[in-house]
Amino acid sequence: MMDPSHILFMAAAASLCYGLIHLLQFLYHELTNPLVGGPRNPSWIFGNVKELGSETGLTERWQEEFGPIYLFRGLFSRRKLYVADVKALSYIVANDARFVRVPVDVKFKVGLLGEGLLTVVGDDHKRQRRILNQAFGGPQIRYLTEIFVKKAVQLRDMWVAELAQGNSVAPDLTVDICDGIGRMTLDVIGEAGFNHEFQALADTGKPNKLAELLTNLFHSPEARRNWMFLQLQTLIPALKLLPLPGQKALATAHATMYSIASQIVSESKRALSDGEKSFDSSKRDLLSILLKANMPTSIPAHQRLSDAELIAQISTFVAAGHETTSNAIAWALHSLSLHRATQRKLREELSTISSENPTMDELNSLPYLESVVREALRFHGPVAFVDRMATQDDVLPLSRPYIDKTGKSHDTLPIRKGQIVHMSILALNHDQDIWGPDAGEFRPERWENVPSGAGAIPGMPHPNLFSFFAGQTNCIGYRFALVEIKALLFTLIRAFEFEPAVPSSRIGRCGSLVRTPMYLDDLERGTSLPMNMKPVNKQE
Ligand code: HEM
Repeated sequence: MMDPSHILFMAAAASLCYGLIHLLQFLYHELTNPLVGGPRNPSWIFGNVKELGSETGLTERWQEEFGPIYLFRGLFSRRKLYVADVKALSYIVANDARFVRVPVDVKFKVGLLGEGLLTVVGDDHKRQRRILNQAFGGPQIRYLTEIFVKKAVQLRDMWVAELAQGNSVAPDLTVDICDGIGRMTLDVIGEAGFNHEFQALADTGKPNKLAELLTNLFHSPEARRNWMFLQLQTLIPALKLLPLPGQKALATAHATMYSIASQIVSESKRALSDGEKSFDSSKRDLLSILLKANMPTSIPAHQRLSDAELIAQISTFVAAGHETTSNAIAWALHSLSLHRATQRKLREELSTISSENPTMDELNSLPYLESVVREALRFHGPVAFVDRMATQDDVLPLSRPYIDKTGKSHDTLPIRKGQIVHMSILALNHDQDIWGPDAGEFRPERWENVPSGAGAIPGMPHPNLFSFFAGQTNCIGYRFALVEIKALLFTLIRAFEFEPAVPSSRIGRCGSLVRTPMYLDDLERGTSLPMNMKPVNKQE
């Protein structure tokens, strides 16, 4: 039998060799890295992550300094390749089997959402996407428009009632619009997504369990710190033994979403198996369509979604479809409040529809509304970036050459297996070489004559809009989001005149993945966008 001290010695030697190999690999990659630029690494553990979460417009400023391709650091100083070059981005999107979701991010999201469309990869992703596509098609969205409009009217009426309680001489109302809009989009995703009444708008003023939980997780003053610790724990599972901040918020969010979702799925399945008695066959919410598409009579057994996968889609819809859309709407209203002539022009167009309850086709028939929505999505890019990891050594083609450390110019950039690429949606949306010198201005009219360079952007649903990403993992909910945003702008802009309540220099895009409006001089407040509103018919 082997001496235990011998075994220990061999284990220690093996760990040392393993560590040494990684250190040598790290040093080799550092020394042979051809890229020159990139920000300073302020912390070996946190890399540039802390400053990225708290400084608005940082990656854009780095891009001005280092160009559209540079390296920065993730957790544990992991090298991330920032890419905002249109040719490189098109290549990555077109080769999505070679550029996959980053495993550590996937693991982290699975802990919150389960194995839904946002977290599965490879064949499972293809299988889930094939079934889910049936729920997100045009005919369903046409039907769901009724819900978007109904909820928009409920929010409008709530603000009208608040105005009526105010002073009739100066009938202005200052509202933090993020709260109402967030409640509206949560109600929409509940009813349109899975026929569930969250009652978030009806309970305005009262805390809403799920809304509060999502706020704690994503937008509370502690959220940024918590997310960083949670990611560290995903990278080093042994850290889960320590009571680091954020664990409790994540566990509560997961448990709450799971219990709501599993109840909804089992009720809907029961109704479906009871036949016509209790299952309304005209039901068109996303889950009902999904359940019908997933029935044994509709699909071969090996392609069906398991119960766990069905439950995971519900938290996925909430996570992917609530914050993104509410921020897109809040930012659109922010820009409209700063551009009063644009707001008036939009209102004029909206008033050409006589009904208060427009259909999807009516909303889609309004060209200026279309331009305003596209411009808001371009200008604010509610999802700021998408990360992917190279599964093999590769060579990225570039539209603009880069100069290496020795001063040589290159049209392509070799990258190694395992390299994380950070695709900046926001930077591409603001690229002056593509959009012209006024790329940094909110100007919906640009969509009447899109610059030819924008045609090279791999976007959805228009080739030139990267905000919903592109390729096989593009946003499945883009139709849903576009019509929901239009329905809310239609209803609110017809009813209210919006003016900024604080100087625009105090409001900035903060957060990491989904950039939300916050006071730059008071980040502790979390997501916040105060706005002065007055009824349109009382305009001077
Ligand atoms: C303005 C609103 C929205 C924006 C800007 C947006 C943006 C995006 C982006 C950039 C992605 C790619 C993420 C990645 O792969 O890492 C994505 C994926 C996704 N989005 Fe959206 N989204 C929006 C609204 C919605 C809505 C309303 C829903 C659902 C009701 C939704 C559901 C999803 C899902 C399920 C995925 C994963 C798709 C897949 O992997 O096949 N999104 N979205």
